[in-house]
Amino acid sequence: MKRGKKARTVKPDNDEKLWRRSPDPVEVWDSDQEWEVGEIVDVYEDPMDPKRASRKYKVSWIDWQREDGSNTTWMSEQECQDSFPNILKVWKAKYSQGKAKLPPLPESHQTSLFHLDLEETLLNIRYVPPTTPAASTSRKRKTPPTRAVDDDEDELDIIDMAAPSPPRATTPPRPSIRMRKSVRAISASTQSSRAVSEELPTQYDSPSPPRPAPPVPSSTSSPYKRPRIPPINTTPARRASIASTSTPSSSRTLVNPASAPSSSHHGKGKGKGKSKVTIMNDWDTGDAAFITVVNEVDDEEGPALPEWFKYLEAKYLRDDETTIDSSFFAACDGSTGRCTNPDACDCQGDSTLKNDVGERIVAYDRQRRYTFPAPGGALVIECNEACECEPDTCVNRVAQRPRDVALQIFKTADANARAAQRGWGVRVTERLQRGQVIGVYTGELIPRAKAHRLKAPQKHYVFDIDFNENDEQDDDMSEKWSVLSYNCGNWSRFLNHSCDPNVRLYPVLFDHPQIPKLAFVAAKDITPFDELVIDYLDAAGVRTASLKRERLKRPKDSTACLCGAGPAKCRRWFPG
Ligand SMILES: C[S@@+](CC[C@H](N)C(=O)[O-])C[C@H]1O[C@@H](n2cnc3c(N)ncnc32)[C@H](O)[C@@H]1O
Repeated sequence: MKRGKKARTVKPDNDEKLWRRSPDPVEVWDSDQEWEVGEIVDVYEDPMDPKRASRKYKVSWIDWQREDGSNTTWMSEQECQDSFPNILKVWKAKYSQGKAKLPPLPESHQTSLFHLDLEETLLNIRYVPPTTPAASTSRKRKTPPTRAVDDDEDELDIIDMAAPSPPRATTPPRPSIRMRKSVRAISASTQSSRAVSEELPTQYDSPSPPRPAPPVPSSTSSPYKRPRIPPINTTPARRASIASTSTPSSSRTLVNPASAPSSSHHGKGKGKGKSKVTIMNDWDTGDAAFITVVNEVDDEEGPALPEWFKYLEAKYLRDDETTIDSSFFAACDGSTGRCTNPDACDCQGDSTLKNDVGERIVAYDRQRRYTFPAPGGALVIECNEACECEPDTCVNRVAQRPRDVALQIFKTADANARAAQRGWGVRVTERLQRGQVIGVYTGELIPRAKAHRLKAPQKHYVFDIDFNENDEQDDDMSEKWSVLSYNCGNWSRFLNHSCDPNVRLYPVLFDHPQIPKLAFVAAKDITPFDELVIDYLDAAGVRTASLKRERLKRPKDSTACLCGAGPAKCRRWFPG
């Protein structure tokens, strides 16, 4: 079966993309113009890449910004080296000493920080007031240089290289760098620029309050040309098909082969975890419901995350393709009410979802609750950006909506001290009804073969995503994919295993014609402060009807289960 038969032109207006805060315009840079570089604010690298060729730096620009107020772009190491080697050198020196700090949040995030402040009463969160970019910028321009770094090739004035001070009543100075040197223009496809921008959203790309006019590139007196955004990889998306929409849950495997839970990836003791305020700030996307971090057990500040961890609420970080031609999506014409009928809604033409008595059904009821089609795990095909149905009212758009369930990342603890070895987990602060969709699993989309070679701790954070692919003409999906949430991802990387889960997963297509997201759904009614737990075995497809047989089937490289489901339910192990 082919998808894409009903392709049509997508509306240019991105307003219908529910999960996207603002459209990223195609960015084209005039290679003759110059902009002033601000600073390196972040770094990303693939730890499986020993030569660090994948390393990218997030750079802020002083006199350039997008219409939405964001002013950062990602650049490869080579581009940074070619353009501003001294800034790079200084960053590396600071980074290696662990001194490089992220700059204060943009103004747009003060609203959510106010939210944090309110939470403080309830959760005993220490609130750190941010400085505003505007204040920092004006300060930066006025502050005289305190230290200069000489370089034969570049003229570099470091006005203030001190790392941001601890929070205090007055605004601390930020690093400020002004350089005078031309940068060679770096070519890259504008399509890939867009993709990079979409795939690495962070708080620093968040929109600030609107400004009256879009940025006008400064005159040639500006010290820097602004290079184009580098691509991650420019391999174009190719047409492929979903040969079968039947995806038994058994085909989704949690790759978690490890020995007993170790503290290495949980982080134990003071100082190993990230500050919870840092995490809550970094993880506040503005679109999705708030995430808080709570530790009522010990003095660990927050869960241990790689320094470079990127929060991705609803996107995979793909390095295999940068654009998705939406003409490959099958689309519906949006006739009133048709999306509730799988036989009438064109996007659902390939769907095999059925209820217990064999009737074709839409995955969701009118309250947007998942209906648990039989057999469990069948692929859900939601309406997409090429459809003409109304995004706000269409019942076949659920997993693609911004997450509206507030979540808490918390340190687990039980009467049994060993159970605390489960590390951090996820819980809700509100009541959930069975069928309520919570969110989707995100991270780096990597080839299956690569995922299976991973060692701890990365291997503890991998899901395989599978669906059947039988169309011989389509060779580009012969590759199997996994999602690694160690370096980037969202709250779901903290979901623990239970032999008696209250959350299940199902694969759902909505933003890519072939590669599904895995959506988490409440499998039963869940009360506030219940931990959300999934069955890793359920995903691994080794379940049998008999608990006794499952206990006997324990693989060599499995982990002793501490889920606490009780002797009648606990298998005593899970894959890992
Ligand atoms: C995907 S991580 C879950 C998040 C993890 N608790 C953390 O703090 O980062 C999976 C790891 O959590 C621990 N874990 C999850 N569920 C467990 C359980 N039922 N019993 C023992 N350890 C568990 C194991 O160490 C496992 O490798």
